[in-house]
Amino acid sequence: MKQAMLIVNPSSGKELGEQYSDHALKTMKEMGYETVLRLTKGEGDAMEFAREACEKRYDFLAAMGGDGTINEAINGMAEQEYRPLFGLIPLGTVNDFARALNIPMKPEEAIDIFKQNHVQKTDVGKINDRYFINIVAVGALAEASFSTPVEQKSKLGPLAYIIEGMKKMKEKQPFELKVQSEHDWEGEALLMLVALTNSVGGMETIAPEAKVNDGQLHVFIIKDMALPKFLLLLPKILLGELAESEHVHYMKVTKLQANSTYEMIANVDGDEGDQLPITIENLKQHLNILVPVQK
Ligand SMILES: Nc1ncnc2c1ncn2[C@@H]1O[C@H](COP(=O)(O)OP(=O)(O)OP(=O)(O)O)[C@@H](O)[C@H]1O
Repeated sequence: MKQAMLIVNPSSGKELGEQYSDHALKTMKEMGYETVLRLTKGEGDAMEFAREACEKRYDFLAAMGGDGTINEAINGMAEQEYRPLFGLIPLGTVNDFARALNIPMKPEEAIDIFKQNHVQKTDVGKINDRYFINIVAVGALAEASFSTPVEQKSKLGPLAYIIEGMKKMKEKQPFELKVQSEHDWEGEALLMLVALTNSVGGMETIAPEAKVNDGQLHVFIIKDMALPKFLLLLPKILLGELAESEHVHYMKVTKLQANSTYEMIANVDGDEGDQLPITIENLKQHLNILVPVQK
């Protein structure tokens, strides 16, 4: 019999996890998997369980939870040589990764998708020695969000709270940025966003061109400018026109190195990451993920 693991964060999304795990276990059984259920108790558990699923060479790993849980499961898998087929069941408030993969927001429907057995090869981002699935942001705004309470972060999502910060910002804080990649860039910036997928902070307009398997990092460098002009970029984001602004340097690259003479700390999928310099890389089509058949 094929072996599988189901990771559930029972605290995610109004504590619905345990309610849906029966349906998930039943579905996985019907698909021919003998499944072990692992419930997370706190930070790091989902990563540890995912690593175990790789080490034991399970055929399939499913993770149920918010972006935090899914991100941990991917971090646990990404560094392993053997990576099982992956399925995700969104339970959070934002669920960027599920959105980018067209996975339904309703947990029962996301579970039913497994039965279609339709595999999408999906990119994973690597920043220094950890992995990300959505976005890296560098700038005073991105750093300001570290002090945002967790509850508010989960309500707003990674990009939306950067935008909240933008609205509140009274003084702009440019920093000197040097990016080395297939195309180099050097100058004074307000914010750098490196997006992997088109769904960032629950919005699908920031990087409309980004595909989950294109192997590209979609880089937006928001140049230093007067504050009113900066705020005018907001509607551009909503219209999917950020890349076209004269105040934005946009590039698609596979790998980059970013450095600054300032002590800048990267925001990685909404959490505090490493201080610059950072190396970011797109691991093209690194994971096999079950997604809906495109109609
Ligand atoms: N049993 C548990 N009880 C409380 N917290 C847990 C438990 N298991 C994991 N966690 C914590 O839950 C957090 C991840 O939550 P996750 O993002 O999956 O759900 P969420 O916060 O409901 O989702 P979203 O942020 O999208 O609303 C991690 O920080 C992890 O440490």
